[in-house]
Amino acid sequence: MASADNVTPNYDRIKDLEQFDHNKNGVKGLKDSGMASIPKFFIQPPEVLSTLKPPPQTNYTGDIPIIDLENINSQTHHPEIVKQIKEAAKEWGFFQVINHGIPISILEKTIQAVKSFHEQPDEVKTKYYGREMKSGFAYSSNVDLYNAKTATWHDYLHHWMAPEELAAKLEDIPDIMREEAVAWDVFAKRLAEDVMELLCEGIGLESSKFKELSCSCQRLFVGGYYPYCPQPDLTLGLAPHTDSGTITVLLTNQISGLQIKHEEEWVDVKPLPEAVIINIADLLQIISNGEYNSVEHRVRANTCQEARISVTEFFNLTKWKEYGSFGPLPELVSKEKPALYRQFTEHDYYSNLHLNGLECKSMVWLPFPNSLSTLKPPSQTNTGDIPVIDLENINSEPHRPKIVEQIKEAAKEWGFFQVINHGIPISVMEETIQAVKSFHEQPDKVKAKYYNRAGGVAYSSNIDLYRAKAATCHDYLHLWMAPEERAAKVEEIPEIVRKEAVAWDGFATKLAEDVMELLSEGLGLESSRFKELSCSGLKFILGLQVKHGQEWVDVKPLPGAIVINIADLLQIISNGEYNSVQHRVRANSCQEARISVAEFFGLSKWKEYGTFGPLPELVSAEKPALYRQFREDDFYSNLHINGLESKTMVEKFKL
Ligand SMILES: O=C(O)CCC(=O)C(=O)O
Ligand SMILES: [Fe+2]
Repeated sequence: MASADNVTPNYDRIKDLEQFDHNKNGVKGLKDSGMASIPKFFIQPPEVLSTLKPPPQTNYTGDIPIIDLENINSQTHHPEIVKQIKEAAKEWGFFQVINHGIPISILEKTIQAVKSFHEQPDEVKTKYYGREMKSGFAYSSNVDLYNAKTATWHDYLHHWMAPEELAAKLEDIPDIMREEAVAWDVFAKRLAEDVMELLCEGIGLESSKFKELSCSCQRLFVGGYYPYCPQPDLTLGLAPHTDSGTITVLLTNQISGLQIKHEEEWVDVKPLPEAVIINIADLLQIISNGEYNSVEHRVRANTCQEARISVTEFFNLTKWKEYGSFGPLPELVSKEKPALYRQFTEHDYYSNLHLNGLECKSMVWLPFPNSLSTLKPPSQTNTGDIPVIDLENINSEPHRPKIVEQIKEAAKEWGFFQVINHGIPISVMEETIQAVKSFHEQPDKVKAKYYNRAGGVAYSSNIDLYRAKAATCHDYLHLWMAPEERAAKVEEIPEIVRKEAVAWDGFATKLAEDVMELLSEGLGLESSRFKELSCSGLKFILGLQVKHGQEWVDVKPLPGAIVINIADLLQIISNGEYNSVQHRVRANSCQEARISVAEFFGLSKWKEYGTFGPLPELVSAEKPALYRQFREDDFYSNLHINGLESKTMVEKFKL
């Protein structure tokens, strides 16, 4: 059986992709050539193939909600429709609408027009082939052909309908579908705006709110073509992704293939004659502060001789200039429901869009440092446990000095503390842990590729295997995030943890820098002092999985809290004011793996400073320097010579 090895030594994948692209005939061309087996670059990796098996025969009848809009303007029915839409947008992110006011003839003509475009003679169609929108319109195959790991079995055409500056000129839309595309845009826009009104009402907003924000002002028309695939069990029609705009209106012919992720399972969306599918996209999830959900979906390769056609109209925001930034609406943010996402600008948005080909929630995953998780401090301080510090009011004048005092005490006496209300959403914490777990729980074959003890990305067991006296029961995944010279390239990070690791790094760095400011202030230093020294300039993430089961104090996991500890260099730089404290992990006695994600921060500006040591501000006649100055090579040549060790540096550099 064929397998998805894109690593066969003599296989020149890029060459094959280019050849396919230069043919300009798309996957329809491959199908028309009568080939019995699909080219290698379409073959999905095993972890995807295993999700393509027909589901076991269950009684599962769940399908996405169907909402009848017939009585949308009737006083008696309206509230019920609002309720249904709200539920659907929250729980499923997808729904089908019927009696939507778009004439059946328009649905049919639109599908037929897209089909006709794709089924024109090759020589007519290839004129339009391209990855840029030539004069406002283009036809191509696989929007992310060169970025995605694996190609999928679809072609598409696309053109902007709005705003004016972007939109294709009428004469640039091919004759064969011009009239139909323009008509569809009018109806799809009207339907999207009706639905947006209901969505606003569902969460207590003015019904025109989304429209005012320009949620329907940018519109992209995409006509998808999924020809019969000779090996539908080896590839997909369209890779899993979420839509990145505000809302999407989707029309398909009666050939199935669309699947959405619901409660961790791929659920088929059954084509319903005369219905139109609507889904929530990333920006609406953010603007609604998570009240509505942008849900992952994909299309399976087509098993029917007849082509599957879809017409997707993507809606997005335009009024970036007017608003400056977008984010959760203030009306939806409260003490009980804090902002889950930060405000973002046009630049933030576009620079995060599809970095890695089609992606899931590339926006929702932006590190949003203003978001706050709300946690109550434990009602009683557990005596004998490490301090718990609430960072909620870190920016409030009256509270900050008290927090500084707590952190200072904790860093001095314990070297360890847990922080709550630290600004990292619980969802991000959970997803990060889950991603590391998923990495470790992949099939051995997949994981083994990454096994090594060096490099930007490494998965291994026992970081100090050869140097330690005894091995311990853990495996780890190790990613350099900074400085640039060392950092793993984004595309080198295994996909299964990529966006989570990048997002985690954003949040963890922000938190580390916040805490370093407090620690600086605690010593009477300028609050930016540690940052200036580049204390957060070097960093790597360690995702540990611990496999099995004296005066060591247990750190009780506090849900939603993050553990912070002082490391050796900060003990030295603070001239012993802060303490780097010995710690260890007991072997896990639970069946479930214990997962931890540690981000280690270190200094990077060795060249600039030459040496580091106790800060002069902290050395005086009464408090002489406890440690000597040391250079980069002193530091690295003393690092873990004997396996993991306690206070290698602190001991070596003691005066
Ligand atoms: O073809 C379909 O049914 C879905 C298309 C889609 O999800 C997209 O283009 O974003
Ligand atoms: Fe989509």
